[in-house]
Amino acid sequence: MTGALDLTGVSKSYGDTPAVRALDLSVAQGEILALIGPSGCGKSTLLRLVAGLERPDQGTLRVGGEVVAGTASAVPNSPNSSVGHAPVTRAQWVPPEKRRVGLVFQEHALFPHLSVGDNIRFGLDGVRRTEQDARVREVLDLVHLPHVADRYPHELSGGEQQRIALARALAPRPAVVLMDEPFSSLDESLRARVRTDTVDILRATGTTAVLVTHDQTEALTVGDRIGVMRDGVIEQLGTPVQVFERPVSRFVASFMGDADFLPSSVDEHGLACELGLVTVQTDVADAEVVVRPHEVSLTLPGPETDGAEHHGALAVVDRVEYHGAFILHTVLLPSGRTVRSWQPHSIRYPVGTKVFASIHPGMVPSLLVGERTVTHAPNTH
Ligand SMILES: Nc1ncnc2c1ncn2[C@@H]1O[C@H](COP(=O)(O)OP(=O)(O)OP(=O)(O)O)[C@@H](O)[C@H]1O
Repeated sequence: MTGALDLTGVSKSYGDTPAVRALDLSVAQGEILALIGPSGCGKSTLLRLVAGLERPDQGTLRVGGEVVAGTASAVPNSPNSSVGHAPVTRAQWVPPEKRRVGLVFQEHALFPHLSVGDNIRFGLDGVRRTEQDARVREVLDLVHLPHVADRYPHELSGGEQQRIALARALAPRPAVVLMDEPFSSLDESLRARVRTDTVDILRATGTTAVLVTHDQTEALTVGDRIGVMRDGVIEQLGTPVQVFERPVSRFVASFMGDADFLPSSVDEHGLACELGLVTVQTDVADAEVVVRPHEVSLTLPGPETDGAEHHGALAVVDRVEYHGAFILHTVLLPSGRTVRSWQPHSIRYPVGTKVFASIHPGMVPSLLVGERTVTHAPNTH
C-alpha cells in the first residue's frame, strides 16, 4: 500500500562515504515517525533526499504516491525487444519547491527581513492574495499566535519562532512535514511545551511528519514509530514500546535507553544471570541478559535475602548520581561487573552500602546472542 512517504532501495554517498544505504521506508498517512541515531548515521541526509535537497544515487522516493526522485516504475520492454534485455527505466526528478513537503529545519529558519505573515505567504506563491491572507490567519490560529502576523522574527521568543516555522511549513498543506532537530535550540522546559504543542497541531491536522532527533525521550514520546539508524540503514523500525522493550540488537538496546549486559547460564532452575533467575524460557546457551536500570531492584540485605542467591546478588554501591526525581545507583557485583539501578527520590544508598541486587519480579529482559537479540517467550513458571 502506498504511504504518505515511500522510499525504496534509496542510497546516497558523498564520494566514498555512504550516508544512506539501500533504504526502504514507508510512512503512513497521519503518522509521526521519529528518526534517531548517532551523529553521522545519515538522518539528515535522509530528510534532505526527501526534501529534494539531495539526489539519490539509487532508489525511488514517493511523496503522496507521486515519484519525486529516482526511477519510476520500470517501463516494460517493447514486445520486440530481445529477451533478457534490461528494462527501460526513466529517471524522474521533482524539484524541492514542487514537492508536497514542508520543512522545519534549523538552517531553514525564518527570513529575518520578512514579517511573520510574509514568511508564511512565502510558501503560498501562485495563490490569490485573499486566499493567502485567509490561510495565514488559519495557520496562525492553529499555532495559537493569531496576533503576530505583522511582527518580525526578532520580535518573537524562541518558542514562538518555532511555532511560526511550523505554521509556515503547514501553510501549503504538504503531504509530509520534515523536521530536523526542531526543538534543539530551545531550553529544556520550553522544549517540552513546544514539542507537545507541535504534536497536538500535527495530530489535529492529520499531518504526516518525520522528525529527526538526538533525544531518546523526544523519540519515545513523539513518534508513533521510531526508526533507529546506524551507518546509513534503519536497524530497527517499530513502536516506542518495541524499540525500548524489544530491541533487536545490542546497538539498539544501548542507544535507546541505558542498558547493562550480564552473561547467563542455564542450570536446573532455568536461565540465570548474576542478578538471579531470568523470567525467560530459552534453550539458548551463552546469551547475555540486557538489564535496564529501571528493572534492577536494590534492597538492604536481611533475613529474607539470606540464601536467596537464585534471586539476586550481594552487591556494593559504587556510585550515586542525583537526577532530581530519581537517583541512579551503580552497584558492584561479586564478579566485578557493575549494573545500574534507578531508585525513587526517597531512596539514596551511600557509596559502600551493601545491597541485595535483583531483577524486579515480572520483568522479561531481552537476551543477546552476539550482537543480535533472540526472540523468546516469558517463562510462565
Ligand atoms: N555535503 C556533504 N559532503 C560530504 N559528506 C557529507 C555531506 N553531508 C553529510 N556527509 C556525510 O554523510 C554521513 C551522514 O551525514 P548526516 O548529516 O546525514 O548524518 P546525521 O545522522 O544527520 O548526523 P548528525 O546527527 O551529526 O546531524 C556522514 O558521514 C557525513 O560526514
